[in-house]
Amino acid sequence: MNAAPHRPRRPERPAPRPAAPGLAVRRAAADAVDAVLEKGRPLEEALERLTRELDERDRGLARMIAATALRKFGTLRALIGSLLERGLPEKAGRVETLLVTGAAQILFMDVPDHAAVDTSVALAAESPASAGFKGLVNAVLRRVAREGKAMLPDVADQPQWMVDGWTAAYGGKDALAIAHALASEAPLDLTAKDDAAGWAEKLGGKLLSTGSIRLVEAGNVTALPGFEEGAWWVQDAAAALPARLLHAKAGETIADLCAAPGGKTAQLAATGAAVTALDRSGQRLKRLKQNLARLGLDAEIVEADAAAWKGGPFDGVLIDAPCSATGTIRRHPDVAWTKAPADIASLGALQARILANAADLVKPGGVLVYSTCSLEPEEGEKQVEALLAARPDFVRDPVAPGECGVAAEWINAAGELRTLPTHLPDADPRFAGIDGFFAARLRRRK
Ligand SMILES: C[S@@+](CC[C@H](N)C(=O)[O-])C[C@H]1O[C@@H](n2cnc3c(N)ncnc32)[C@H](O)[C@@H]1O
Repeated sequence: MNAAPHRPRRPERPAPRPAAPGLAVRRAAADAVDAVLEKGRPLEEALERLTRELDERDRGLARMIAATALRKFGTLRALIGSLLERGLPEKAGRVETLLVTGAAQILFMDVPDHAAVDTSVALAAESPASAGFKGLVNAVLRRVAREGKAMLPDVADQPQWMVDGWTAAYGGKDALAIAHALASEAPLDLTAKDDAAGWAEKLGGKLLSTGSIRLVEAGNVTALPGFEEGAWWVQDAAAALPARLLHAKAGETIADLCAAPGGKTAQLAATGAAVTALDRSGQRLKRLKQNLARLGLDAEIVEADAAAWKGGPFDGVLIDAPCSATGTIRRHPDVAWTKAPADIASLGALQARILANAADLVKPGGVLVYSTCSLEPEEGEKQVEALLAARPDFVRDPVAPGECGVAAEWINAAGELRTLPTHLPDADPRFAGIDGFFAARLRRRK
């Protein structure tokens, strides 16, 4: 029998080092932040793509890290700048993102500091551009962990051009307060189909003056009582006001011109009015249909351009116009970084075209509500001024304090609704605030 030929043994490779626990979650969060900041992608869309392989708990953690980093981005970037005497070289790759996401976890989230530091260092090591900065990432984040929130600078978290716009519209003091309020996490608001007081009690929530139900730390929304049976839907308390201002009722015809995904359509349909829900996006109308089906509500659905569509005339028309959405930055912190001044101008032009067409759809004596979830007067007050100047057959129908639970301070001198994220204060900050919304109610002369 031949002996097996002798082969020299291969030198043993060191076993690969196990990946730091939680690395994939942090990688997804940092990638999502980069997608927002560098490619202008919406955060939800980026997270959807980047967290597909993660389990539900890790998906939630990745979302929380990315959203916190973006919500506190101005403060965190200023903090990191102050800790780096010479700044970061252009070719440092994603080191700034790793420092911001790492510091967000250390300062604003309930995760162990060492996990935030170790995973940030491991992520730096992953790419040649940032590998040389591992030591710096480690040193900066350890210092952040040691010194804590005391070292945070008092600056706005949003881009300067936005803060300048709010300063011009609301004054410097209020602009900074708005910027700070937008950097806080928003509570969860619900609109009940009926019996809001009963549902507030069942859900352990707070019934607001406007009729919305407010919850904090509600967890998985779809697991809450009443979701399956379609008793309520998620809608910020300010977002629920424009539809309420129409005071729609059974026997009336209402057109909801920018309707998807249908929060306001649901409110209008729940009054018993005959509702036409129109939107340009077929994809978003699919979601509207699903939402109405869950709620057991009905509307005629039209896919069309609200700036050109002909129909009606209607007793009431609601325009919840496409806008920069700067009033919703608490809920969508990416908006601060994906919008630019040019967007305000182009959205303003679209809003003017939609308003001009919508005015023709209102019956004489009928009502037109124009709303946006924007803090920019160019998308609110100025649009209405321009329409009224062009259409003497329309007049403002002012909102009265107390109407629909609206506080006097939410109404401007012209009688229009102008909510700010600093409104609706609460001793418990988790319950405070409201989205920034604008709504004007106009009436067509008979
Ligand atoms: C602020 S969202 C509407 C939110 C909705 N009203 C709600 O409460 O759930 C604006 C909507 O306007 C739609 N939109 C944008 N341009 C449009 C146009 N020219 N005609 C009709 N809809 C348009 C978008 O597809 C988007 O669904």
